[in-house]
Amino acid sequence: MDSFVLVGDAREVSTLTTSFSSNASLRGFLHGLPGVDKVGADARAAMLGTRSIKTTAKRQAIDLAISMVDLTTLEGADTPGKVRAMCAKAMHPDPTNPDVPRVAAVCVYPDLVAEAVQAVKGSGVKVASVATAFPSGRSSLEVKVTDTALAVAAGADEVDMVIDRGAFLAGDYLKVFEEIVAIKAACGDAHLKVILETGELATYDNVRRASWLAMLAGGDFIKTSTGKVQPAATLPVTLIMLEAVRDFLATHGRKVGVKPAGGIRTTKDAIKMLVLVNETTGDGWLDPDWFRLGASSVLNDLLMQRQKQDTGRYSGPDYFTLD
Ligand SMILES: O=C[C@H](O)COP(=O)(O)O
Repeated sequence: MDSFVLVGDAREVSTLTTSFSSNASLRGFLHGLPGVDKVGADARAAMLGTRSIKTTAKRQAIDLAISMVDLTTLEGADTPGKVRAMCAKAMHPDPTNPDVPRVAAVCVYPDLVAEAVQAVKGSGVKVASVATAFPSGRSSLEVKVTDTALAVAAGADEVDMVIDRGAFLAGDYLKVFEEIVAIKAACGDAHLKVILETGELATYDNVRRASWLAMLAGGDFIKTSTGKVQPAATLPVTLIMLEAVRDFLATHGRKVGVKPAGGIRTTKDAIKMLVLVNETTGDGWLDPDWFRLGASSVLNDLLMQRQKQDTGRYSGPDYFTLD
């Protein structure tokens, strides 16, 4: 079927219950979602990936992309000093130019949350913590809830949890659902981003099912990837997730954000994502409250391309060829 007439179909499935007492009923709901037209999704994402934007809109798009970045370091070798340096950059991406907007958030491992909270205090930059035995998600629910609660107690504004991909792929949807519900409860006021790790989900249908599962269980955001698995934030997968949040709002009346993460390296990559958002959900999602770019290095290229827009001088590679 054509995945771009999903809204009407999703309204039909929304008449099913959304409080699931058994794995069979949840499975029935998820497998009742319309199948993704893989060829159509790939073609549409590819087409939108070549879409031009006006020269006059480039600078605005770069600033919007900067304001949507979750500036991330998730390395075993992370130190308090590295996190402080990243936070300084998050608050003032270009210290010589106060016109450059701050990023949306920094994203760190739980043990570095307190350091980040202290570093960004009063700046408006949020602190996101990965949790739930990131990146594999292989641990007990008790450990995952404790991991989450400790991150929140340390001051995390946002929690990026991973789903149990093994349980999902084995068809144990209720286990994944109940785990998300429990982590959401442990978050308190912190926003919950649910990482699907789409590179391990095998099919686009599974990406759509996991998106709906995460939204039905209470996720505030759905996020593509940990950044540790390839492929990560591809355009087709992000498209499918954008369709899911669009249709979930239409059928369930709750708005959920989207965060592609992993492998977004250039300004061109970032702008393609913004075009995808504009053409799929409309500009209601073109806001850091509803769309984020999880990335460790794209900010550098956004700053270089911004400088090029402003001064015409920049000796680095010209990634920004959209026109
Ligand atoms: O959530 C963000 C990712 O971990 C960062 O991935 P990246 O290093 O490919 O930008």
